[in-house]
Amino acid sequence: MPRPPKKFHAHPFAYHEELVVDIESLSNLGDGIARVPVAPADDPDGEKSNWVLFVPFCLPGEKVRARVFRNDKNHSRADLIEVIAASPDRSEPICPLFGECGGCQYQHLSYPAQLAWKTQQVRELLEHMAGIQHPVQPCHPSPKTSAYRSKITPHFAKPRTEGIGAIGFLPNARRSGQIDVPQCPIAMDEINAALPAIREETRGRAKSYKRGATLLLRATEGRVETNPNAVATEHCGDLSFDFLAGDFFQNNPFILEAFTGHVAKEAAAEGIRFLVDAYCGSGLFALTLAKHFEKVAGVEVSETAADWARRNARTNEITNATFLAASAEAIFDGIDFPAAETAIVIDPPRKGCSQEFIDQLIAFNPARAIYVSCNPATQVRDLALLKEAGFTLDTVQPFDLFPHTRHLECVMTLKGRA
Ligand SMILES: C[S@@+](CC[C@H](N)C(=O)[O-])C[C@H]1O[C@@H](n2cnc3c(N)ncnc32)[C@H](O)[C@@H]1O
Repeated sequence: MPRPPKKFHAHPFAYHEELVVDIESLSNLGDGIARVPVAPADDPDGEKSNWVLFVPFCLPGEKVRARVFRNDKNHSRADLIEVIAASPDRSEPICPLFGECGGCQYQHLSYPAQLAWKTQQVRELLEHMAGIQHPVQPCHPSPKTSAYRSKITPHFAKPRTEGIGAIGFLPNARRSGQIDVPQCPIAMDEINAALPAIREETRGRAKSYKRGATLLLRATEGRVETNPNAVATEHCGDLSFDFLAGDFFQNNPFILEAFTGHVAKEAAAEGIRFLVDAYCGSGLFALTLAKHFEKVAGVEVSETAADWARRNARTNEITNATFLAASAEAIFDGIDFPAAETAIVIDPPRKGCSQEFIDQLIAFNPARAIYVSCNPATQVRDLALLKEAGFTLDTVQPFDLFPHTRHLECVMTLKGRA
């Protein structure tokens, strides 16, 4: 056995101890979870209890050989050495960098199994984080599972004397560094076509970089934009959206119509005449849903995004939508929509809503709240607060905006207090 690192905890496994384990499920980060009976540290003959072992790149139902490299307080981590009995859901990764690159976690899992797992993940989060047992609709698939991402942001470290090193993404299971990514199969074809020249050109300018940097490749109208301040365009149904290439826009254009269509169906119930789009970006939900409502009001903290939302309303000849550049809480001050006839779409960044926003939402008490999120953990946290205040949970519909990755988008519909 090699000598363990200085800070290695010796319980319950030795450094580089090899174990044969059965994988029971997946963690939220996409690692396989096994449970191994172990005796207490201070009583080797004592009663054994199950100890969690995380092993990456293996699937529920598989028997694997794994080599332990770390024991934490209540779990251990191991590298995958060998899959002894493979799951029928195992599939061939679409990228040669799978396992090394931190971008994708599920390329070894068949697409139907990825969808089933994401559905189950939302169900489990609801139950474990908020004690809510609630049906979850099957995760809506992406029409494309490769060449779907309209934006990538490869980065590189400070150039050394010999020039720029790897240009790519965070390595798997690491918090810093990058592995070299010459092609990315989940990115749109035009991005992969442009990537070699952009990488070469960047390397040619190595001397102009005093530190590391992040590149932008945004596919728009068949070309690739690298300037974050240039205008990019995306389409959803018969509407078009302009926005700054470096600003937020949903990264999977192929699923957008189904995604916004679902939010429209959930928001536009009988008797609902008004819509508020909180965290509206360049107006995706406000404008695709506007035809179902008498009036729509959007709020967005980024002045440039709010300005693009106004311009997008004009370009698409939508006259019943107004946009406020402010923090989302501000929408409740000026709004004159009767709450009983109002639906509110909430699509915050990963950290979820502020307590102030939640308090004001509870006080406003809209007829319906459609909560869209790319981070189900903060979404469930906020949902628990709304439920406690008397809102009721209606449909829960995950969408797979990010095939082959652990990321997942979820739309939860709530009804206000009666
Ligand atoms: C997940 S994006 C959603 C944008 C839009 N709904 C869409 O689908 O394109 C979140 C948006 O919230 C904005 N944002 C972040 N914090 C905010 C706040 N406190 N108030 C209002 N908007 C905020 C961001 O600028 C970003 O445009």
